[in-house]
Amino acid sequence: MGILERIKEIEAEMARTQKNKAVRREYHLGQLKAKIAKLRTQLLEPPKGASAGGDGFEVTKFGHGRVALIGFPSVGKSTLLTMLTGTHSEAASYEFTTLTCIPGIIHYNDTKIQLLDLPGIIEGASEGKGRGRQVIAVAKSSDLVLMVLDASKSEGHRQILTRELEAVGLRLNKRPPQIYFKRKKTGGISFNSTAPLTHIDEKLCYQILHEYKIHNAEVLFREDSTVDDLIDVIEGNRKYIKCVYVYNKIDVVGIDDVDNLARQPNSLVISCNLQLNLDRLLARMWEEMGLVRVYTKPQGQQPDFGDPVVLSSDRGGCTVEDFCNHIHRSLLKDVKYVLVWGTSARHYPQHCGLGHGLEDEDVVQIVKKKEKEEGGRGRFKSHTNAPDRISDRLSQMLFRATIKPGISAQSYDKCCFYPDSICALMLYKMRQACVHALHPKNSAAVASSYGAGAVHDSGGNRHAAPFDPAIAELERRLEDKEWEREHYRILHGDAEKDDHMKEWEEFLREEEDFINDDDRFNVSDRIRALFPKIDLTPKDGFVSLDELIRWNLDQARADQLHRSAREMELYDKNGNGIVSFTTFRALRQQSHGDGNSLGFPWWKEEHFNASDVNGDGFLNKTEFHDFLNPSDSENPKIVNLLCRQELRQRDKDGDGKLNFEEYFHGLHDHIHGYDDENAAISHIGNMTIAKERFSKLDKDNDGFISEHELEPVLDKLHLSEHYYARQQATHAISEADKDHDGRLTLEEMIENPYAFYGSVYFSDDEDYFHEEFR
Ligand SMILES: Nc1nc2c(ncn2[C@@H]2O[C@H](COP(=O)(O)OP(=O)(O)OP(=O)(O)O)[C@@H](O)[C@H]2O)c(=O)[nH]1
Ligand SMILES: [Mg+2]
Repeated sequence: MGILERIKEIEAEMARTQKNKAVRREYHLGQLKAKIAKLRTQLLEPPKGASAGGDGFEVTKFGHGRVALIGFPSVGKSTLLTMLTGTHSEAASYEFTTLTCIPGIIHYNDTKIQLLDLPGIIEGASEGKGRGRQVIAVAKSSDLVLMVLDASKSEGHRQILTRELEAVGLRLNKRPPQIYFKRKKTGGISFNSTAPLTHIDEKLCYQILHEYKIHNAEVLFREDSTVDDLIDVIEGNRKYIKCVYVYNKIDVVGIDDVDNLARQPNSLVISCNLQLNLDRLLARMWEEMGLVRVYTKPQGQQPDFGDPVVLSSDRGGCTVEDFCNHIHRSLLKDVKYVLVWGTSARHYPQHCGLGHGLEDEDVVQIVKKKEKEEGGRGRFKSHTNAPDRISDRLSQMLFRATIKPGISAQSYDKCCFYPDSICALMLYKMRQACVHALHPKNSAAVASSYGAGAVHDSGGNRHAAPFDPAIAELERRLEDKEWEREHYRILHGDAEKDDHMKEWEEFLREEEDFINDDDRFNVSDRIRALFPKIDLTPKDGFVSLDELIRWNLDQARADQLHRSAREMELYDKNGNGIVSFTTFRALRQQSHGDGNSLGFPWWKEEHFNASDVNGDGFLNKTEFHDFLNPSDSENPKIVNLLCRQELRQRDKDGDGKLNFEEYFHGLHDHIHGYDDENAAISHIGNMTIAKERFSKLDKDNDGFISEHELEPVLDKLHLSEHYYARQQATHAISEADKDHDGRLTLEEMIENPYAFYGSVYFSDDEDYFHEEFR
């Protein structure tokens, strides 16, 4: 008796058993199912001596994903291929027009997707009828199946085809059963479950295993599985594949039917003839395939947004390691770490290891290990290129300064890169004394690196303080030089530009030499010297998050004070320690023009007055410091002013308070978006959570949020030094805390210096172009 006949016979027996009410029915059925599964597997094995291929069916895989068109004859598969890919595939009104596999390419979202047109299949395909077996083999090799159905034909077609595909081990839109199964050499059967089982018990499980002649194995059910699930796991050759049911020819059926079909699960209705919904079909295909486009960014250059590396979890995975392997297998051994921007990163850029999971549209820069013996100028510099140095540095600074949360590849493209000359100009603009404050809400940039030269966000006075006071000192000197140069230019015009440029270069060279000088600046020694100054409360040999936050905050405050003092010097011409608004405005306009037109409204008189604690019309040193750093001020007048400004911006109906609508659309995401713990929910803008948070803020329960009620969340709107200090600390710990105990030992810090001296390393990595590795 042939395999097919035996299957038929068992199916008949199953039908009989199904009617039988006996208690043992389930056991018997289970056994029969296992028998059929075994026979079907045999059926799939190629006949002895047959060639592996299949009559022109073997099409080379091409592109980033493969999609197969499966369906009965004459449903419009070839027409669809022609429409989507432009590749001609013969279409005709008679059945079995297509007799082999015809590939076409869809260009979508910078990726190439291979679409395969296949001959129509018929009932019994799984048993070898028509070209069924070959077609199904191609379907198995695909990342997605589009089951094309004729909207005007019977609904039953969908079930028949699904059954055919299931019969050969394809599982459509299902995930693998949660059953752990391992064959053993001895020890009998160990049967366990972590969930209550309602379809299978120990005895039935034994029987099925027995049918497979398995007498030693470990089975652990992690969910309420069925006999079919267990058989799938034992067979182990199932292919779990996504399938979209595409109903074509909706032009020939009534609207009610179309509506009905469109509501079926995993379905989409189209018409090739009228070109209806084809764009939706493409979008759906894209979504289902879950492709992850990763853009490479050579150091110091614009990311290559034209040519992504495309990963997917079905094809080799989406980790950094998979990404490196994709570029070139030999790359992996050279990778030290990578920098990631995009949705998978918690801050920008995030230092990531090989295990980090990448997401669509991430940007990745590979930082390679450096060979010590390489003839560089020091540990950090592998090359110097004097004429380019300044512009390089400036563009890097700008680069770090401009990246913001929520960045997408497109916005990244627009915001980050300008020619060096513009970079330089913008950097100067950024650093100009009073250009500190674009609207404070922009100051939500995430501190990205930690170390020398890390000028941050353009908002507020934000300037990430280096971890190491020695670097901070260099950084201050660098800034002061730049400052002098800028004011020299304002006072004297550009006449002496060249001289100043020389001086500036000289300074940079000195700074570079200092950092590269092993005797003067040995990173390990530096960390050793700083450790006891950070590990203070308690002094226990570990740097905790709180200790690191405190340390960062101290560095940042020192930096802030230095800059305020420098500015004070500028405005306090006669050196009496106070500045009036009139003087401030006059000088400010003289050097920068009318700030208002450039959009810096906060320094207006209102703000100045709020900073004037004692109300004498002048700002002393402390008041002036608060004036420049409002987000960090505790002066109640400033706090109140900031709240008022925030409220004003969102108060659409002008009643001086925020109702829920105004809160939800103007504030909710803003407040919670920067809050790491809440990031996941806030972005969805979940109404219920928003309502809860609204009533929490609405202390007096009057259904509105007033100025005062905004105070508790002001630090989320105007990110303070404390916020950045925490962020830098969290980031550094996540990078260096190798034993994951949440704190750092001296060894951990020494072994991961880039977590603290990031920019020293960043600015000096050798150039790398991913093209070389292709
Ligand atoms: N009314 C209507 N007819 C269509 C549509 N799409 C395709 N057809 C017609 O359906 C017939 C079969 O189309 P094909 O593309 O050859 O179908 P196929 O699925 O490739 O068929 P086989 O290769 O035989 O399996 C042709 O006459 C097409 O013109 C549609 O959206 N509406
Ligand atoms: Mg065809």
